[in-house]
Amino acid sequence: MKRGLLRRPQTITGQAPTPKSLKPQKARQLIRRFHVLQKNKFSIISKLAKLENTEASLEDYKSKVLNSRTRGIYEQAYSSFKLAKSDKPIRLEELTQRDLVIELAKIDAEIDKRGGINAYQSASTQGQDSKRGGDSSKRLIEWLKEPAYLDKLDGPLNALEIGSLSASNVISTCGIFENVTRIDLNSQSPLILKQDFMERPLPKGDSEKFNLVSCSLVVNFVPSPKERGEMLHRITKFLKKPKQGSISSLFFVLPLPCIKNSRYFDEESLDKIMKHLGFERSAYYEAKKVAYWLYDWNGVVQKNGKFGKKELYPGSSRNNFCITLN
Ligand SMILES: C[S@@+](CC[C@H](N)C(=O)[O-])C[C@H]1O[C@@H](n2cnc3c(N)ncnc32)[C@H](O)[C@@H]1O
Repeated sequence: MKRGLLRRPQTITGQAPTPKSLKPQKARQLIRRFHVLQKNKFSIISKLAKLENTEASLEDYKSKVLNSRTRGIYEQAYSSFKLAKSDKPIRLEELTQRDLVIELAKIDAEIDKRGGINAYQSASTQGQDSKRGGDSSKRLIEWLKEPAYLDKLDGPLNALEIGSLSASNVISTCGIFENVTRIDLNSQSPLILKQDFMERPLPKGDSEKFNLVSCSLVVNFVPSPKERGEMLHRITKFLKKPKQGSISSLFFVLPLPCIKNSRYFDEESLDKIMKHLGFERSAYYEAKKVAYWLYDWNGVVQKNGKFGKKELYPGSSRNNFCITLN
């Protein structure tokens, strides 16, 4: 392999082949870079959509934000993009429409050259490898086996795993859940449904809802604070009404810097949002890089709450992670 992150020969599609194995540090670097690219891509699409007086999503942006004049500029910048040896910072301020289109094309080209979402998922799966202490659902099952939960696990229970990378994670193999529905934006197995959770049809009744929703390292992948809040709110619509002797819970995981090193967000901000949505924290664990929560849902989503983006901790070394809710 050439030097630099995933600098591999290209395939006929122009995408780098998915790496089979990455050193842990390379995998983490790749995951981080994907998050940066994804976040900036979303900001640029929003800016371009405003300029074009339209709305656009990650699915339809090319037909919405590119016009007959800028499409050629996009294609030219896309095809001439070359992966640099070190990651280039992405600048978004004071860019003209033309510059924004060029930045968007460069981001799209970089994502493709690095192997697209397959490479991102492959790096995340390797992060899950048990030899590296991965599979966050192990923590969930440890909690569910504690006395407080044990007598609530009778009866057929089902679970929804949002952002599923493997059908053989402990959540699927522990035997607690008779049925596990696994979904992902980009399914890597016939046992995982390719589906955007935000587009998943709402349950028609309790029988289409779940005793447990697992949302591990997914919300940080969602590009904007508003959509992250919407995802958390939407999860409540998929949980069974809580009743005695059974569970209605959310297993939630975020990278630790989201609550420990953000300018706009911390553990308390998350607690406030979760309480508003009816989630009561029943377990919490902080590992070196990741934070895990188990929430029980009380079935009541409060009305009229507003949780915006406010600077809590100034400082240039902090990240911009935030979740908002209206
Ligand atoms: C970092 S991986 C985490 C995977 C795994 N849950 C874990 O804990 O290691 C994030 C996954 O979430 C998926 N994802 C992000 N947004 C999603 C959405 N709206 N609907 C379904 N899957 C989503 C991505 O495709 C990606 O595979």
